[in-house]
Amino acid sequence: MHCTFIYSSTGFLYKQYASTLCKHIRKSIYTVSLIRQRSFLEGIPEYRATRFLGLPVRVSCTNTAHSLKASNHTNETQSKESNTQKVPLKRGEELELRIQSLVSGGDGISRIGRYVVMVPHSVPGQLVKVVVGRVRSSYANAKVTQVVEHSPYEVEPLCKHFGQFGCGGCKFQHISYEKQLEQKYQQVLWHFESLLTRLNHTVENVMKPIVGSPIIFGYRNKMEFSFGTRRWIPGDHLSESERVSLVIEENKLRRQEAVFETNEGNFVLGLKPSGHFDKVLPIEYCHIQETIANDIMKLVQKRTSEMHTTAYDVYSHQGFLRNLVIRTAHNEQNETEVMVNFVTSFGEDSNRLKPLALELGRQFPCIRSIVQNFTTSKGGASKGEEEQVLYGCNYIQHYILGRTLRFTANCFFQTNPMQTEKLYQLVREAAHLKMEDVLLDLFCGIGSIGLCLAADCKYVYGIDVVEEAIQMAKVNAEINGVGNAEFILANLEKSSLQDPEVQRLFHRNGILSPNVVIVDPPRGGLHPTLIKWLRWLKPKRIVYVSCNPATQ
Ligand SMILES: C[S@@+](CC[C@H](N)C(=O)[O-])C[C@H]1O[C@@H](n2cnc3c(N)ncnc32)[C@H](O)[C@@H]1O
Repeated sequence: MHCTFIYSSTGFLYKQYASTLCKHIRKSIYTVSLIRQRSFLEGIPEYRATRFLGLPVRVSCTNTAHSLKASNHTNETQSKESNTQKVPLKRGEELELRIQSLVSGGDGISRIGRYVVMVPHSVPGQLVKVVVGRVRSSYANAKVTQVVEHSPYEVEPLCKHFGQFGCGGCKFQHISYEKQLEQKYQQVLWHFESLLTRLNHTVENVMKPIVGSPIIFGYRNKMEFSFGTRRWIPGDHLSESERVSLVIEENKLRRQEAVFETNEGNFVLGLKPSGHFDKVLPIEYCHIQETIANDIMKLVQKRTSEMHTTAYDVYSHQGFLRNLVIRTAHNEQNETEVMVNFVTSFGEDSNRLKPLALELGRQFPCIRSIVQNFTTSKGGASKGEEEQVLYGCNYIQHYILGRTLRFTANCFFQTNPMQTEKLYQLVREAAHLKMEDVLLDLFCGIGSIGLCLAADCKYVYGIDVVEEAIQMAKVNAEINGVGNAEFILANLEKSSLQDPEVQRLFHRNGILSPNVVIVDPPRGGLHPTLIKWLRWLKPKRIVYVSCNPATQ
C-alpha cells in the first residue's frame, strides 16, 4: 500500500491526520511519501522518519521543491517522477558549484538540473569547491572547501562567534543586508507565484516591496541562552596541543573544525551551535541584543560559574541551571526595562539564586523583574511550570503605537520592536477598519494588535491558548483604558467552534459577529478546523500575519 502523507515536522499541523491514518492501517509496513516536511517548508524537502508513531515506516520521500512547483502534475506523478530521478553525485565527491540563492534556513543552494545541493555558509554568486556530505534522492548537503570566486554580496561578519562551526543563532551575517532582503522577498514570492498566476494577478501588483529594519544589530529584545555541560569550541580557535587534550567529535565532516569538552563538572553559559542541541558555545558578546543585556549576561556567566552549582545535562537530565532569558522593553518615557528569567530544574534550595538576583538588581537599575521558572521538562522548552519572583515584579512594559503593553516571562512578544511598530501599522492599513466593524484578533498573545486597533472599530475579541497571555491582555486593556475589547482563552488548533466560551461570545445577543479577522499564528500556520470555521464566519476581510510563508 502506498500512502501520500502530508506532514510538517515543525509539529502538530498534520500529525493528527497521520495518527488517524496510522490507526487505520496498523500492522503493516507502509511506503510513505513525506511531501511536506519542515525543510520543504523552507524550500527544500527533507525526511528522516523510519518509524512513525511506533510503526515501522519505509520512507520514500523524493519530491523536490521544484517538482512540487509544477502545478500541472499530481503529487503521485511527481512522486513517481522524482523516484526515478538519477542522483547526480556521490558522498565524498568534490565538485565546483555556483551558489544560486538561499533557503530560509540560511543555506545557499545550487542545482544540478533539478537536483538540489545545499551548501551552508555560502553566499549567492560565489563559485565554490565543495565536498559532498549526506546524499538523498532529491538533494544533498555539501561543505565549502574553497571559494573559487567571491561574490559581491559577501560581507565581513561583525560577530566573532559567527561561522559554520560557531554559534547557531545567526545565519546571514556574512551576506549584505540588501541581498538578505532580496532573498527573503524571493522566498515569499516563490510560495505565492503560482497561486497569483493562477488567479491572473501580476506579482508586481500584489507583492509590495519588503520593509527592511533600520538597524541590523542590537535590535533584538529577547535572547535565550543555555547553561550546559558540554563546551563547544570551534577548532580554529584552538592550538594543536589544546586539540589533543579534547575529545574530538565523531562526525567526520566536523572532525577538523570543532571540538567539545565533556569534562565532568564542566559549566558553560552561551548559545548552541547549529545542529547540536547538547552543546553550548560560550558567548562573549551577542551583537543582536542590546549592550545592557550583554552586560547582564557577562555578570551571570561569571557569578554562576563561581557558585558551585550545576548546569543541566540533556542526557542524564541532572543539573540545576537550564536557561537564562534576557528581555528588554522601552516604556512610555523611553526608559529601558529589563526582565531576567532563570529557568531551572526543581530540587535545589529555592533561595539559591536570590543573592545573585539582588546583586543584578543593584548593579543594573533598569532591571525591573527577575524571575525563576522551575521546569521538569526534558525538552528544550524554557517555559516553567512554577514561577517565583526573585527581584522586583514579574513583568516589564513596552510602549508601542500609543499603548503600554505589559508582559510576563511566558508571554510572546515580537522580538524586533522597531519592526513591530511598522508591522502593526501595516496590519492597521490592511484591516481598513470602520467604526461599525467588529474585529477578531486570533493568536492575540498579550492583546498587542487588537489593543492597538481598538480605537478604530466597535469591538475587539482576542483569542490565545496561553493563560498568562490572556491575563496580560486583560490587564493591558485595563491599563490603557480600552473598554471595547474582550480576551478569551481557547485553543485554535482543535475546536475553536466547539469551545463553549467562544460559542457563548459569538452567539450572545446584541454583539455582532466579527466581520474583520486578524490571524497571527505560529510557524505551523492555521489548523484546518480553524480555516473551516473562518469560511463559515465569512468575514469581509482577513489579515494574515505570518512568520512562515510556506504554511501561509
Ligand atoms: C506569533 S505569536 C502572535 C502574538 C500577537 N499577535 C503579537 O503580535 O504579539 C503567536 C501566538 O499564538 C499563540 N498560540 C499558539 N498556538 C495556539 C493555539 N493552538 N491556539 C491559540 N493560540 C495559540 C501563542 O501563544 C502566541 O501568543
